[in-house]
Amino acid sequence: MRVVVVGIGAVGGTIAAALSLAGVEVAGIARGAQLAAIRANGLHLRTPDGAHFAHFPCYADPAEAGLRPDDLVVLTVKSQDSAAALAQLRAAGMTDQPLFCAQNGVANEALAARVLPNVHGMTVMLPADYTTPGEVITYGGPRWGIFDLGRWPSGTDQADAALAEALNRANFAAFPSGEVMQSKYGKLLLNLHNIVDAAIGRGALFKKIQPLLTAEGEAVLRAAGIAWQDVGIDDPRRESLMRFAKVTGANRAGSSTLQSFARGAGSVETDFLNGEIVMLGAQHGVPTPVNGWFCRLADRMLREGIAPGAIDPTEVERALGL
Ligand SMILES: NC(=O)C1=CN([C@@H]2O[C@H](COP(=O)(O)OP(=O)(O)OC[C@H]3O[C@@H](n4cnc5c(N)ncnc54)[C@H](OP(=O)(O)O)[C@@H]3O)[C@@H](O)[C@H]2O)C=CC1
Ligand SMILES: CC(C)(CO)C(=O)C(=O)O
Repeated sequence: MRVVVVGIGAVGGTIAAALSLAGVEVAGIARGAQLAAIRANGLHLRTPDGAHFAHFPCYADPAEAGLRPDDLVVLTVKSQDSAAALAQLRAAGMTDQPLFCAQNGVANEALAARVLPNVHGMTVMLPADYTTPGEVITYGGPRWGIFDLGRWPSGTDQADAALAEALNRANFAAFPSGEVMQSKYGKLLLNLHNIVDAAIGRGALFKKIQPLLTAEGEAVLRAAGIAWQDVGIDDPRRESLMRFAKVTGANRAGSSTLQSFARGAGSVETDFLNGEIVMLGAQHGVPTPVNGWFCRLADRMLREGIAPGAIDPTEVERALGL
Protein backbone atom coordinates (compact mmCIF):
# COMPACT_ATOMS: atom_id res chain seq x y z
CA MET A 1 0.00 0.00 0.00
CA ARG A 2 1.18 3.49 -0.89
CA VAL A 3 -0.50 6.71 0.25
CA VAL A 4 -0.59 9.45 -2.38
CA VAL A 5 -1.21 12.83 -0.77
CA VAL A 6 -2.48 15.44 -3.24
CA GLY A 7 -1.74 18.97 -1.98
CA ILE A 8 1.29 19.18 0.33
CA GLY A 9 0.25 22.21 2.40
CA ALA A 10 -0.58 22.45 6.12
CA VAL A 11 -2.75 19.33 6.39
CA GLY A 12 -1.35 17.30 3.48
CA GLY A 13 2.22 18.09 4.52
CA THR A 14 1.61 17.02 8.12
CA ILE A 15 -0.10 13.80 7.01
CA ALA A 16 2.53 12.95 4.38
CA ALA A 17 5.49 13.69 6.65
CA ALA A 18 4.03 11.80 9.62
CA LEU A 19 3.16 8.73 7.53
CA SER A 20 6.57 8.74 5.91
CA LEU A 21 8.29 9.03 9.33
CA ALA A 22 6.21 6.04 10.47
CA GLY A 23 7.57 3.94 7.60
CA VAL A 24 4.54 4.12 5.31
CA GLU A 25 5.32 4.52 1.60
CA VAL A 26 4.17 8.02 0.62
CA ALA A 27 4.10 10.05 -2.59
CA GLY A 28 3.31 13.75 -2.41
CA ILE A 29 1.80 15.97 -5.10
CA ALA A 30 2.81 19.61 -4.62
CA ARG A 31 3.45 22.71 -6.65
CA GLY A 32 5.45 25.92 -6.77
CA ALA A 33 7.99 26.80 -4.11
CA GLN A 34 6.75 24.00 -1.85
CA LEU A 35 7.53 21.35 -4.49
CA ALA A 36 10.99 22.82 -5.08
CA ALA A 37 11.79 23.02 -1.35
CA ILE A 38 10.68 19.44 -0.65
CA ARG A 39 12.59 18.11 -3.63
CA ALA A 40 15.71 19.92 -2.44
CA ASN A 41 15.64 19.22 1.31
CA GLY A 42 12.61 17.11 2.29
CA LEU A 43 9.82 18.46 4.49
CA HIS A 44 10.45 19.91 7.94
CA LEU A 45 7.59 18.94 10.29
CA ARG A 46 7.49 20.99 13.50
CA THR A 47 5.33 19.62 16.32
CA PRO A 48 4.80 20.16 20.06
CA ASP A 49 7.19 17.28 20.73
CA GLY A 50 9.98 18.46 18.46
CA ALA A 51 11.06 18.85 14.86
CA HIS A 52 11.34 16.07 12.31
CA PHE A 53 12.62 15.88 8.73
CA ALA A 54 10.69 13.69 6.32
CA HIS A 55 11.97 12.60 2.92
CA PHE A 56 9.43 11.22 0.46
CA PRO A 57 9.11 11.48 -3.31
CA CYS A 58 7.20 14.55 -4.40
CA TYR A 59 5.75 15.16 -7.87
CA ALA A 60 4.15 18.04 -9.76
CA ASP A 61 1.31 15.88 -11.06
CA PRO A 62 -0.22 12.48 -10.17
CA ALA A 63 0.69 11.25 -13.66
CA GLU A 64 4.37 11.69 -12.74
CA ALA A 65 3.83 9.58 -9.60
CA GLY A 66 2.45 6.75 -11.77
CA LEU A 67 -0.73 5.70 -9.95
CA ARG A 68 -0.82 2.05 -8.82
CA PRO A 69 -3.84 -0.20 -8.18
CA ASP A 70 -3.04 -0.46 -4.45
CA ASP A 71 -2.67 3.31 -3.86
CA LEU A 72 -4.85 5.13 -1.35
CA VAL A 73 -5.25 8.74 -2.48
CA VAL A 74 -5.74 11.50 0.11
CA LEU A 75 -6.97 14.84 -1.25
CA THR A 76 -5.78 17.79 0.84
CA VAL A 77 -6.15 20.78 -1.47
CA LYS A 78 -8.51 23.59 -0.51
CA SER A 79 -12.07 22.91 -1.76
CA GLN A 80 -11.84 25.56 -4.50
CA ASP A 81 -8.91 23.57 -5.97
CA SER A 82 -10.60 20.16 -5.85
CA ALA A 83 -12.07 20.19 -9.37
CA ALA A 84 -8.66 20.80 -10.96
CA ALA A 85 -6.95 18.19 -8.75
CA LEU A 86 -9.65 15.62 -9.58
CA ALA A 87 -9.19 16.31 -13.29
CA GLN A 88 -5.45 15.63 -12.88
CA LEU A 89 -6.14 12.37 -11.01
CA ARG A 90 -8.56 11.27 -13.71
CA ALA A 91 -6.08 12.16 -16.46
CA ALA A 92 -3.43 10.18 -14.56
CA GLY A 93 -5.61 7.08 -14.90
CA MET A 94 -7.18 6.94 -11.43
CA THR A 95 -10.07 4.50 -11.51
CA ASP A 96 -11.31 2.63 -8.45
CA GLN A 97 -8.54 3.40 -5.96
CA PRO A 98 -10.07 4.88 -2.78
CA LEU A 99 -10.07 8.69 -2.66
CA PHE A 100 -10.21 10.27 0.83
CA CYS A 101 -11.37 13.90 0.95
CA ALA A 102 -9.36 15.14 3.97
CA GLN A 103 -10.80 18.62 3.67
CA ASN A 104 -13.16 20.99 5.44
CA GLY A 105 -16.62 21.57 3.99
CA VAL A 106 -18.96 18.91 2.65
CA ALA A 107 -18.89 19.59 -1.09
CA ASN A 108 -15.74 17.69 -2.10
CA GLU A 109 -17.10 14.16 -1.71
CA ALA A 110 -20.11 14.84 -3.96
CA LEU A 111 -17.85 16.53 -6.51
CA ALA A 112 -15.44 13.58 -6.50
CA ALA A 113 -18.27 11.04 -6.73
CA ARG A 114 -19.19 12.49 -10.15
CA VAL A 115 -15.90 11.25 -11.57
CA LEU A 116 -14.66 8.48 -9.25
CA PRO A 117 -16.47 5.44 -7.85
CA ASN A 118 -14.70 4.94 -4.52
CA VAL A 119 -15.04 8.14 -2.49
CA HIS A 120 -14.46 8.49 1.25
CA GLY A 121 -14.92 11.42 3.60
CA MET A 122 -12.32 12.35 6.19
CA THR A 123 -12.95 14.87 8.96
CA VAL A 124 -9.76 16.71 9.84
CA MET A 125 -9.14 17.99 13.35
CA LEU A 126 -5.55 19.12 12.90
CA PRO A 127 -4.51 22.70 13.64
CA ALA A 128 -1.67 23.17 11.16
CA ASP A 129 0.24 26.01 9.52
CA TYR A 130 1.92 26.26 6.15
CA THR A 131 3.53 29.65 5.79
CA THR A 132 7.08 28.85 4.64
CA PRO A 133 7.96 26.51 1.76
CA GLY A 134 9.57 23.33 3.00
CA GLU A 135 7.99 23.52 6.44
CA VAL A 136 4.66 22.64 8.10
CA ILE A 137 3.71 22.99 11.74
CA THR A 138 1.11 21.09 13.72
CA TYR A 139 -0.03 22.32 17.12
CA GLY A 140 -1.89 19.15 18.15
CA GLY A 141 -0.69 17.01 21.04
CA PRO A 142 -0.22 14.35 22.30
CA ARG A 143 -1.58 13.08 18.95
CA TRP A 144 -0.91 15.44 16.05
CA GLY A 145 -4.48 15.25 14.80
CA ILE A 146 -7.79 13.39 15.00
CA PHE A 147 -9.61 12.04 11.94
CA ASP A 148 -12.97 10.39 11.31
CA LEU A 149 -13.03 8.52 8.02
CA GLY A 150 -15.54 6.45 6.14
CA ARG A 151 -17.14 5.82 2.78
CA TRP A 152 -19.25 8.49 1.17
CA PRO A 153 -22.18 8.80 1.69
CA SER A 154 -22.03 6.22 4.50
CA GLY A 155 -20.48 2.90 5.49
CA THR A 156 -16.91 1.75 6.02
CA ASP A 157 -14.67 -0.72 4.25
CA GLN A 158 -11.20 -2.23 4.27
CA ALA A 159 -9.61 0.95 2.88
CA ASP A 160 -10.87 2.94 5.88
CA ALA A 161 -9.42 0.36 8.23
CA ALA A 162 -6.07 0.32 6.36
CA LEU A 163 -5.68 4.10 6.30
CA ALA A 164 -6.78 4.43 9.94
CA GLU A 165 -4.22 1.83 10.96
CA ALA A 166 -1.43 3.68 9.12
CA LEU A 167 -2.50 7.05 10.58
CA ASN A 168 -2.62 5.63 14.10
CA ARG A 169 0.94 4.40 13.68
CA ALA A 170 1.92 7.89 12.54
CA ASN A 171 0.89 9.59 15.82
CA PHE A 172 -2.63 10.53 14.74
CA ALA A 173 -5.91 9.21 16.16
CA ALA A 174 -8.09 7.91 13.33
CA PHE A 175 -11.60 6.53 13.70
CA PRO A 176 -13.44 4.63 10.95
CA SER A 177 -17.03 5.88 10.98
CA GLY A 178 -20.09 4.58 9.17
CA GLU A 179 -21.53 8.12 9.19
CA VAL A 180 -18.51 10.24 8.42
CA MET A 181 -20.56 13.06 6.88
CA GLN A 182 -22.20 13.70 10.25
CA SER A 183 -18.85 14.64 11.72
CA LYS A 184 -18.00 16.64 8.57
CA TYR A 185 -21.19 18.69 9.01
CA GLY A 186 -20.22 19.20 12.68
CA LYS A 187 -16.80 20.41 11.56
CA LEU A 188 -18.42 22.71 8.97
CA LEU A 189 -20.20 24.53 11.81
CA LEU A 190 -16.83 25.20 13.47
CA ASN A 191 -15.30 26.47 10.22
CA LEU A 192 -17.95 29.17 9.73
CA HIS A 193 -15.70 31.35 11.89
CA ASN A 194 -12.59 30.92 9.67
CA ILE A 195 -13.39 34.03 7.64
CA VAL A 196 -13.98 36.17 10.74
CA ASP A 197 -10.54 35.23 11.97
CA ALA A 198 -9.13 36.11 8.54
CA ALA A 199 -10.96 39.44 8.28
CA ILE A 200 -10.61 41.04 11.69
CA GLY A 201 -7.94 38.97 13.43
CA ARG A 202 -7.87 36.04 15.79
CA GLY A 203 -10.38 36.12 18.61
CA ALA A 204 -11.80 39.56 17.76
CA LEU A 205 -15.59 39.74 18.28
CA PHE A 206 -15.58 35.92 18.58
CA LYS A 207 -18.17 35.88 21.36
CA LYS A 208 -20.54 38.12 19.40
CA ILE A 209 -20.24 36.66 15.89
CA GLN A 210 -19.63 32.95 16.42
CA PRO A 211 -23.10 32.33 17.98
CA LEU A 212 -24.78 34.12 15.04
CA LEU A 213 -22.93 32.09 12.40
CA THR A 214 -23.52 28.84 14.27
CA ALA A 215 -27.23 29.54 14.89
CA GLU A 216 -27.77 30.11 11.16
CA GLY A 217 -25.81 26.95 10.36
CA GLU A 218 -27.73 24.81 12.83
CA ALA A 219 -31.10 26.21 11.68
CA VAL A 220 -30.24 25.38 8.08
CA LEU A 221 -29.07 21.84 8.87
CA ARG A 222 -32.24 21.20 10.92
CA ALA A 223 -34.45 22.48 8.09
CA ALA A 224 -32.57 20.30 5.61
CA GLY A 225 -32.89 17.24 7.87
CA ILE A 226 -29.08 16.87 8.04
CA ALA A 227 -27.67 15.30 11.21
CA TRP A 228 -24.34 16.46 12.60
CA GLN A 229 -21.92 15.37 15.27
CA ASP A 230 -20.10 17.80 17.54
CA VAL A 231 -16.36 17.60 16.91
CA GLY A 232 -15.49 20.81 18.76
CA ILE A 233 -13.86 21.21 22.14
CA ASP A 234 -16.74 19.33 23.80
CA ASP A 235 -15.86 16.21 21.80
CA PRO A 236 -14.58 13.93 24.61
CA ARG A 237 -11.78 12.64 22.34
CA ARG A 238 -10.16 16.06 22.28
CA GLU A 239 -9.10 16.25 25.95
CA SER A 240 -7.30 12.91 25.97
CA LEU A 241 -6.00 12.78 22.40
CA MET A 242 -5.41 16.21 20.94
CA ARG A 243 -5.22 19.53 22.69
CA PHE A 244 -3.79 22.74 21.30
CA ALA A 245 -0.13 22.67 22.36
CA LYS A 246 2.90 24.95 22.18
CA VAL A 247 5.46 24.51 19.41
CA THR A 248 8.87 25.97 20.29
CA GLY A 249 9.53 29.18 18.37
CA ALA A 250 6.18 29.18 16.55
CA ASN A 251 2.82 30.89 16.95
CA ARG A 252 -0.31 29.60 15.22
CA ALA A 253 -0.75 31.73 12.09
CA GLY A 254 -4.55 31.51 12.21
CA SER A 255 -7.31 29.60 10.45
CA SER A 256 -6.62 27.88 7.15
CA THR A 257 -8.59 30.70 5.47
CA LEU A 258 -6.39 33.35 7.08
CA GLN A 259 -3.33 31.45 5.83
CA SER A 260 -4.62 31.55 2.24
CA PHE A 261 -4.93 35.36 2.47
CA ALA A 262 -1.53 35.64 4.17
CA ARG A 263 0.20 33.62 1.43
CA GLY A 264 -1.57 35.62 -1.28
CA ALA A 265 -3.05 32.39 -2.62
CA GLY A 266 -5.60 34.35 -4.70
CA SER A 267 -8.57 32.28 -3.56
CA VAL A 268 -10.17 31.21 -0.28
CA GLU A 269 -12.53 28.44 0.79
CA THR A 270 -15.33 30.63 2.20
CA ASP A 271 -17.83 29.83 -0.58
CA PHE A 272 -17.54 26.15 0.44
CA LEU A 273 -17.87 26.87 4.19
CA ASN A 274 -20.22 29.81 4.87
CA GLY A 275 -21.41 29.48 1.25
CA GLU A 276 -22.61 25.92 1.93
CA ILE A 277 -24.89 27.30 4.66
CA VAL A 278 -26.10 30.11 2.38
CA MET A 279 -26.85 27.60 -0.40
CA LEU A 280 -28.73 25.23 1.92
CA GLY A 281 -30.59 28.21 3.42
CA ALA A 282 -31.78 29.22 -0.03
CA GLN A 283 -32.92 25.65 -0.72
CA HIS A 284 -34.82 25.31 2.55
CA GLY A 285 -36.17 28.81 3.10
CA VAL A 286 -33.92 29.71 6.04
CA PRO A 287 -32.41 33.23 6.08
CA THR A 288 -28.61 33.31 6.41
CA PRO A 289 -27.71 37.02 6.40
CA VAL A 290 -24.59 36.75 8.55
CA ASN A 291 -22.99 33.89 6.60
CA GLY A 292 -23.97 35.67 3.37
CA TRP A 293 -22.35 38.91 4.53
CA PHE A 294 -19.08 37.10 5.27
CA CYS A 295 -19.10 35.39 1.84
CA ARG A 296 -19.34 38.82 0.22
CA LEU A 297 -16.62 40.16 2.52
CA ALA A 298 -14.23 37.33 1.53
CA ASP A 299 -14.87 38.09 -2.12
CA ARG A 300 -14.23 41.83 -1.55
CA MET A 301 -11.01 41.12 0.37
CA LEU A 302 -9.72 38.99 -2.51
CA ARG A 303 -10.69 41.45 -5.23
CA GLU A 304 -9.32 44.50 -3.37
CA GLY A 305 -6.21 42.72 -2.08
CA ILE A 306 -7.10 43.43 1.57
CA ALA A 307 -4.61 41.90 4.00
CA PRO A 308 -5.79 39.43 6.65
CA GLY A 309 -6.81 41.17 9.87
CA ALA A 310 -7.15 44.54 8.09
CA ILE A 311 -10.95 44.81 8.28
CA ASP A 312 -12.01 47.23 11.01
CA PRO A 313 -14.16 45.37 13.59
CA THR A 314 -16.44 48.42 13.89
CA GLU A 315 -17.32 48.03 10.16
CA VAL A 316 -18.41 44.46 10.92
CA GLU A 317 -20.39 45.53 14.00
CA ARG A 318 -22.12 48.28 12.03
CA ALA A 319 -22.94 46.05 9.05
CA LEU A 320 -24.35 43.28 11.23
CA GLY A 321 -26.14 45.63 13.63
CA LEU A 322 -24.23 44.26 16.65
N1 LIG B 1 -4.74 24.24 8.05
C1 LIG B 1 -5.52 23.74 9.00
O1 LIG B 1 -5.28 23.95 10.20
C2 LIG B 1 -6.70 22.90 8.64
C3 LIG B 1 -7.17 22.79 7.35
N2 LIG B 1 -8.23 21.97 7.08
C4 LIG B 1 -8.74 21.79 5.72
O2 LIG B 1 -7.83 20.97 5.00
C5 LIG B 1 -7.84 21.30 3.60
C6 LIG B 1 -6.44 21.71 3.19
O3 LIG B 1 -6.13 22.89 3.92
P1 LIG B 1 -4.64 23.40 4.16
O4 LIG B 1 -3.73 22.27 4.31
O5 LIG B 1 -4.72 24.42 5.20
O6 LIG B 1 -4.39 24.09 2.75
P2 LIG B 1 -3.00 24.60 2.14
O7 LIG B 1 -3.34 25.70 1.23
O8 LIG B 1 -2.03 24.82 3.24
O9 LIG B 1 -2.50 23.32 1.33
C7 LIG B 1 -3.01 22.93 0.11
C8 LIG B 1 -1.82 22.78 -0.82
O10 LIG B 1 -2.24 22.15 -2.02
C9 LIG B 1 -1.60 22.80 -3.10
N3 LIG B 1 -2.36 22.50 -4.31
C10 LIG B 1 -3.58 22.93 -4.69
N4 LIG B 1 -3.94 22.39 -5.86
C11 LIG B 1 -2.91 21.58 -6.23
C12 LIG B 1 -2.68 20.75 -7.34
N5 LIG B 1 -3.60 20.62 -8.32
N6 LIG B 1 -1.52 20.08 -7.40
C13 LIG B 1 -0.59 20.19 -6.43
N7 LIG B 1 -0.75 20.97 -5.35
C14 LIG B 1 -1.90 21.65 -5.25
C15 LIG B 1 -1.61 24.25 -2.70
O11 LIG B 1 -0.70 25.00 -3.46
P3 LIG B 1 -0.74 26.61 -3.44
O12 LIG B 1 -0.15 26.99 -2.10
O13 LIG B 1 0.09 26.97 -4.61
O14 LIG B 1 -2.18 27.02 -3.56
C16 LIG B 1 -1.22 24.12 -1.22
O15 LIG B 1 0.18 24.05 -1.09
C17 LIG B 1 -8.85 22.45 3.47
O16 LIG B 1 -10.10 21.93 3.15
C18 LIG B 1 -8.88 23.05 4.89
O17 LIG B 1 -10.09 23.73 5.16
C19 LIG B 1 -8.82 21.22 8.05
C20 LIG B 1 -8.40 21.31 9.35
C21 LIG B 1 -7.34 22.20 9.76
C1 LIG C 1 -8.25 24.19 12.99
C2 LIG C 1 -9.51 24.89 12.51
C3 LIG C 1 -10.73 24.40 13.26
C4 LIG C 1 -9.47 26.33 12.86
O1 LIG C 1 -8.25 26.89 12.85
C5 LIG C 1 -9.65 24.63 11.04
O2 LIG C 1 -10.27 23.68 10.69
C6 LIG C 1 -9.09 25.51 10.02
O3 LIG C 1 -8.20 26.31 10.29
O4 LIG C 1 -9.57 25.39 8.87
